[in-house]
Amino acid sequence: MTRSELFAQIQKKSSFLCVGLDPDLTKIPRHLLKEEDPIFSFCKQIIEETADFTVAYKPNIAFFEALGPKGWETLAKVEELIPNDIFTIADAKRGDIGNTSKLYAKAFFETMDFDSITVAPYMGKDSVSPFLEFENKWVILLALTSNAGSSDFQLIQNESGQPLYKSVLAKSQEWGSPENLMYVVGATRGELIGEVRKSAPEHFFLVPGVGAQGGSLSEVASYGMNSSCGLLVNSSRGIIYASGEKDFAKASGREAQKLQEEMRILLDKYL
Ligand SMILES: O=c1ccn([C@@H]2O[C@H](COP(=O)(O)O)[C@@H](O)[C@H]2O)c(=O)[nH]1
Repeated sequence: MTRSELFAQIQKKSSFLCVGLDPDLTKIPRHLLKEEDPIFSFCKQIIEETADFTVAYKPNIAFFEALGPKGWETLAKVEELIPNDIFTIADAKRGDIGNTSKLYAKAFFETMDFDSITVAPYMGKDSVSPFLEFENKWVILLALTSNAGSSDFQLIQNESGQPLYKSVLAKSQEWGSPENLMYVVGATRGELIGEVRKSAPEHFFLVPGVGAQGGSLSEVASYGMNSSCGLLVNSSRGIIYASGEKDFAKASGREAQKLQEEMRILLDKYL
C-alpha cells in the first residue's frame, strides 16, 4: 500500500486506528478453546467487528510464534483474512546482518504478504536496507518506544547533546523516504512526540501505548499529526480484551468505534 492510498483510507474512514492483534491463549474467552484453531477464531471475529473502524492491523508476531509451527500457520491465515484495503503491520522487531535481514524481509513481504514490518535500528544501515528494497512495502523503525526502558539507551545524549533517538531519525532518513519508512513513537512519551515530529515532519508514525499503557490520544494528535495525518495509533489489549465473555468480538468493535469517533474529531480539528 502506498502512502497516498493509506491517507485515502484514513480520510474515507475518518480513522487512524491500528488494531493490535496480541492473542494470548491464557486470555482469550474460554469457550473458544474448544475450537480447532482458537487463536484464528478469536482474531477472525475481532477483525469482522473492528474492520469498519480501523485502517491497520498489527499482529504481534511473538503471540503467534510462541505457539510453534501451528502459530505460524495461524498468522498466515490471519494475514490473508485482513481486507486488502487495510494496512498490515508485522510487529516482529527484526534486523540482523544484511543477508539475514534479506530473508526476514522475504518471510514477511513475500512468503506472507504484510505491507510493513517493525525493525530495530541498532545494527545500522546494512541491517535495515534489505527491508527497504521491496516495492510498496514499509519499514517501521523503532525510534522512541513506549516502555520505561526506552530511557536506558534512546535518551542518552551524544557530545552535542543530541539524544540517540534523534540520531536514529536523522541517519535513517538517508536510507528511506516518507514513502517507505515510518517510525515507532510511543504514546506515553508526551511532548517528546513533538520533538520526533520536528525531526521527521513528513513520515508516518506508528504510535503504540494508548489504552492499556495509559497514553493519551489527544496528546498524540496535538504533538504528532501532520498534513497527511501521519499517525497510526495502535491499541491492542484495550480493544481485543474489552470483554472476556462470549460477547468479546462485539465489545472489541465498540471499543474500536469509540476510538474512531475520537479520531474523527481530532482529524476535523487538525487537518
Ligand atoms: O514501543 C513500543 C513498540 C511496540 N509495542 C507493541 O505495541 C502493542 C501495544 O499493546 P497494548 O496492549 O495496546 O499496550 C504490543 O504489541 C507491544 O508489543 C509497544 O507497546 N511499544
